[in-house]
Amino acid sequence: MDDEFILNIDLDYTKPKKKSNYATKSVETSVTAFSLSAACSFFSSPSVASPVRQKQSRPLHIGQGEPSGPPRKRQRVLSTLKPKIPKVRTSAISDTPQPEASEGQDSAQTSKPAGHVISSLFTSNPVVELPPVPMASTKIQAPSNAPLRDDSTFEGLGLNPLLTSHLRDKMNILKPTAVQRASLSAILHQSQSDRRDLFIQSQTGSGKTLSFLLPIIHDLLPLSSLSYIDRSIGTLAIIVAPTRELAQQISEVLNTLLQMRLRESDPDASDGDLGPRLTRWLVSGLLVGGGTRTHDKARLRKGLPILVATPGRLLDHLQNTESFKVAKCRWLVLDEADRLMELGFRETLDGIIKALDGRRNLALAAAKNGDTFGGEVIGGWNWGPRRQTILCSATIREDVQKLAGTALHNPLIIKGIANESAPPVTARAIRSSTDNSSAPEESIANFIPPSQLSQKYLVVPLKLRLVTLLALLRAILTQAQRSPASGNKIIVFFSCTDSVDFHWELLRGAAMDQDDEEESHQSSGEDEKGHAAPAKIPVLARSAFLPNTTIFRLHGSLPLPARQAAVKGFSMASASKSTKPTPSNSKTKIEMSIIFCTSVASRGLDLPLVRAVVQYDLPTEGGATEYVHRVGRTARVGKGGEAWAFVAPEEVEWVKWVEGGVQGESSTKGDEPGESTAGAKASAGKLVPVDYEKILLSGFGGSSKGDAGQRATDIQLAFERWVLRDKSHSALAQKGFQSHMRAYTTHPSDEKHIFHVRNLHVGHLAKAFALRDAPSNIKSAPSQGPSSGPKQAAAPQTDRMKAKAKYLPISRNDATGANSVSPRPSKAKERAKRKLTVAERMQEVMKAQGKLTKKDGHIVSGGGAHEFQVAGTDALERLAR
Ligand SMILES: Nc1ncnc2c1ncn2[C@@H]1O[C@H](COP(=O)(O)OP(=O)(O)OP(=O)(O)O)[C@@H](O)[C@H]1O
Repeated sequence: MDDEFILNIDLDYTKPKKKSNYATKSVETSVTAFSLSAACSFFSSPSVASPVRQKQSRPLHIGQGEPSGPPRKRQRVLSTLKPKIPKVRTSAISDTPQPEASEGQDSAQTSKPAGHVISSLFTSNPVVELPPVPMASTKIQAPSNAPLRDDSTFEGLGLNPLLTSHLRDKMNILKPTAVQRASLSAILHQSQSDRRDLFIQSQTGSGKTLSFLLPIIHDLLPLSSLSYIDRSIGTLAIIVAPTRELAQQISEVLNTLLQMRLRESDPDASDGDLGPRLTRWLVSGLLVGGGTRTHDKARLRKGLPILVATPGRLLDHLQNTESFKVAKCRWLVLDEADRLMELGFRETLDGIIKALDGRRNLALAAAKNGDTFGGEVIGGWNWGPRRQTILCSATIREDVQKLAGTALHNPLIIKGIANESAPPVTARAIRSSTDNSSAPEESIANFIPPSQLSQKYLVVPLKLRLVTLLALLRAILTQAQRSPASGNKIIVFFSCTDSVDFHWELLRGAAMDQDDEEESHQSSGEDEKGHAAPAKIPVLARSAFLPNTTIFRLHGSLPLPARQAAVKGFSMASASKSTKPTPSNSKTKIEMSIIFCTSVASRGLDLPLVRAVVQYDLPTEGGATEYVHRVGRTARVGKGGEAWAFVAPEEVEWVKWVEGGVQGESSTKGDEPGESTAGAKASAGKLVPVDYEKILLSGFGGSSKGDAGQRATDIQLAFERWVLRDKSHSALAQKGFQSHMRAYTTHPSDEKHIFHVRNLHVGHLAKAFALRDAPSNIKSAPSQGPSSGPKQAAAPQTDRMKAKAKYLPISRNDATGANSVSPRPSKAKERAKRKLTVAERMQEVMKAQGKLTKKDGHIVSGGGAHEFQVAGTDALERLAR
């Protein structure tokens, strides 16, 4: 036995009371102590190498249609995957050689505080059998969202020459994508009297933004030749986006377009002669929450012909700002309409449409009174063309259809078809507001990821999540150093803001060899060159575990300047060479960037050079659609990319479930030469399993898998020491853990058979937050959980049950009014819940946990109300009201 090996101790709460009901022979061991065989080498066990585990009669099969029904108890085994413990080792984890830090040397272990659990990473984990990988799913297919390679051109589609030359010369955009071809064909050739509204649906990264911006500018540009046109005309086009980040991004693209030359050279004229000069009155403005209203008002008074806004702030100005002139508005775009609905903006959008109609009717009536021209031109303005509305949405769910019914008149549906032999215009009528026939849902393509995207998943035991995440990031970063052209950025999705903050602070602060007082990176908010961070709250950090890499964080609880700084910093980071030679290698390295974020970054954000998207937490809302949006942050406009999903052994059914959600008709996919359409369909949306042990090896290196296991253990201990070092660190970890658990409970009822908090081993999950506390010892915030309410009807029996009970859905006992832990939501309640929007579910969960309290007659969020944030506490408060 190796002297340095510590005992692996699982306390009672991790010990099943009954034998597993799906193992013939339980090999579960409540380990109080065991001897480590010298031959017991991590990863090298044949049972690990083999895809088939003979010991288990019912191992967890992936993607083989696990029977639904009550969640089964986990099978846990005393894993043979234990690290061999070298006596002295030099860490290869950071570029700087680190002194040994092994479990045996862990000082915290010798004076283990009461309630602390130091368990090995590699014991008592469920065994997972990965399914064989079909060849077709590993084959990278032709891109489905790339610019077209046929003879389509912007000129050929009739786009204004000033715009086409600007796209070509200044933006390097030479050919349209399929959705751009379809929308330009549909809009540019409409007569003024026959302006149809549009419903645009297309893959992520297929250039939807230009598909609505180009027609708008094309339409407004000719007004420049009218002598009386200037900014005082007011706002002629409004683009509504669900988040501030997305609004800002659209505004930036718009600004780039509006910087085009306003005079074209006349090819027929003699050299040097130019065409007529247009005035530069077409300017754009951005209205989002977080900015000051007074500043907005001053800009509106000057006139903003094209406006990008978030819904709340836009409605606010429509209702309260007199100088906001919108009577002549000709375009309204509702981008990411399904997201707008999910965030509860239905009433706000209705209000916006009503306000626009009302102001137009008032102005028209006033103009008619003083009419001197007759006909459609009244008061010098052509009131004939009606306002045209464009609605972009990935899906056409019931709520989006209802919105389309109110907002769109006689709409055309535009789909980006990657198949180049498809007709140039793919526009079909869908129901109008006056047409009561049901919408042909099948006419809307399934929302599938780009075909060139490589989708992978890892089934990772809960305890190993944190170290596997780090290993994966390191592995991707190493790849990126070899092939920087494929991108130098990684996006990592977490379920809640507290989890983002914890992981960001952990990587920022922890290091392998750290004195108690020492912080790896101080909270100065400065980058390594000493530049002050643009926001007071730091959003960028460096980590001792990820050399040459800047880590950003982004979530809805950060103030607007910090959010903007994070998006900007991450987007701007180019694949430039680091000026700092690394100690272990004199060669210069590519600078890398990672962003830790919530779903706030999942929709519409176009961040260049993203080579990988990692879903550390699977989406708690939006199901397969949200999954496709998230993975769509990479593999944009024909480029490659990879997507990784972390799946817990208890959640393996998710893989089949999400594949089913994204597959459907893949008729939009381009086939590779020689590959049948059926083959392409079969592999559409397929996720390929990858063994997490391989990731540990490639991420942590070493000469054997045993070395990698040891490094994983060392790193886990370093993380745990960081958490123990300071109360504020423990608080961050505990808050992250608790918020994660609560976010987990917000999975909708039709996902509960996959994601139910009852299935989770909370002790193992706590380890993934580097916590040594037994879960029952983790302090809840004062107002949280059923324990803060009246006496529970059914008191949990064990520590483990108590720990889980904190996060189980709460049901109201009608007779007594007492809160009780509901072991399983009633069918009626499940059915009722199925109809709830995510906003309602979030609110419900938060209410149940006492997070919303009454203040001044309003329900407001308590201290932790921001933790599910996708849109900021103000959004939740608005929802709650
Ligand atoms: N025709 C084109 N040729 C080359 N690049 C293009 C073209 N059109 C757009 N792009 C670029 O493609 C990127 C993605 O565009 P955009 O953000 O509009 O995609 P999207 O379809 O809206 O994606 P998402 O659904 O994720 O919001 C942008 O960087 C844009 O500049």
